[in-house]
Amino acid sequence: MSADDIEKTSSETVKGLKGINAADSSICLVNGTEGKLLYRGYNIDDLAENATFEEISFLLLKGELPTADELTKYQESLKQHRTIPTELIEALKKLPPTAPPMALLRSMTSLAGVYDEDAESEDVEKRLEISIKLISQIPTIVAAIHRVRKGLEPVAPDPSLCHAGNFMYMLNGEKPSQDATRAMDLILTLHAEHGLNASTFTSRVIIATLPDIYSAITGAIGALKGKLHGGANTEVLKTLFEIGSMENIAPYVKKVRAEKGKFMGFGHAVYQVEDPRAKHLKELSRRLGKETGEPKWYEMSIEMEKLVYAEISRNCNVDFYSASLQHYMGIPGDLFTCIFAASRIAGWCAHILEQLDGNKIIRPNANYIGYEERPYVSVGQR
Ligand SMILES: CC(=O)SCCNC(=O)CCNC(=O)[C@H](O)C(C)(C)COP(=O)(O)OP(=O)(O)OC[C@H]1O[C@@H](n2cnc3c(N)ncnc32)[C@H](O)[C@@H]1OP(=O)(O)O
Ligand SMILES: O=C([O-])CC(=O)C(=O)O
Repeated sequence: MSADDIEKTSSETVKGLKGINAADSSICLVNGTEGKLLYRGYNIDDLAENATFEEISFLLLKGELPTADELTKYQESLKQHRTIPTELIEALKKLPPTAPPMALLRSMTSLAGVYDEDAESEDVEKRLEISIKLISQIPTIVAAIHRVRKGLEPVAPDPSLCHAGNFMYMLNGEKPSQDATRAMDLILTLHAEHGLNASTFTSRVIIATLPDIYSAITGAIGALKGKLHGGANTEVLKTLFEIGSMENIAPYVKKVRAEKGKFMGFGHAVYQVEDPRAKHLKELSRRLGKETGEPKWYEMSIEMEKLVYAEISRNCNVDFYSASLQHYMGIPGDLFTCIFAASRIAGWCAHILEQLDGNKIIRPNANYIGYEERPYVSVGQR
């Protein structure tokens, strides 16, 4: 190492690694200045309008949209994997029902790895199959968490339903309407992938040490749980409930500002303009607010968006309108981040497979700012 290299590695710390390229990736483009998001080259607006989660999860994993024949086979394989081992349900029933759903999901995903006899396989095809299995089974686990904590039996998957429809069915025990299925499909499509966000980066760091896919996904779920990342959607609904009515929004915004607090669902590490996913969630929230006869939460969100922007010049992100929308869909607030995970599993798996192809361990430096070398002092002399 030359003197120049030592200088470079020891003097410059980029907090949060912001703006640093940590991988080459062909999965997703997040253009923060134009507010553009592409999955494998396809614009999120086109995908939101036209594609299903089955199509886009195939696209993320394999690089191309499926042909009709490929899509049928893929849908079939998602269906075949939907049922989770009964041991998982038994274990879930023994966990405290009051635990945060994301903590339960993290634990259940880790346990699912213990029951998968292929988990340790290093075969490329097997790893792809595990990814498809996880995309299929995370919704089953989330639905089981939702029901078991309410004292209800989990609902077995229905092979006559599509991925999103079956997810709604397993959550509620009733076959969903086409509109409800489409709403869930849109949520799954919009949250599926977003470059090297904190949870995806976590999954890549973990898989790069060559453990097993379940370890990497378990870690990613832990990172998504945080309220600066996926956990923000749960916080947004809490905020709306805490504010309660339109006239309380302005005082709330002033109070958060005065206390130097954070507005949940606002700001973004990459987007300097509007998050391109937000408008789709906003429009659906508007529609459902009207249809449910409870437009208040949507209307409050609109007002909040305006006032927060005026205060901090930050747009809302994907988590903001997902809160009122999922509330209208009858999903409890503390389950929102689990729904996010049931979608992001596709992006995590795509990144894990990409990382494994030409893997290098991820090991940055810390810029050491501690003591110079000093002599050890024995315990009696300290
Ligand atoms: C799916 C997702 O993960 S989307 C993000 C979900 N997270 C949230 O909604 C939580 C609220 N938002 C935030 O905390 C931030 O905007 C983040 C974590 C998303 C991005 O953070 P950064 O990359 O540091 O953003 P940025 O450089 O714009 O922030 C600089 C400063 O702007 C201000 N700022 C940014 N966002 C906000 C916000 N939502 N509320 C109040 N102030 C904010 C803060 O002063 C921040 O500095 P600090 O983090 O030291 O307090
Ligand atoms: O990209 C990020 O930092 C956060 C985000 O929007 C996501 O993960 O969807």
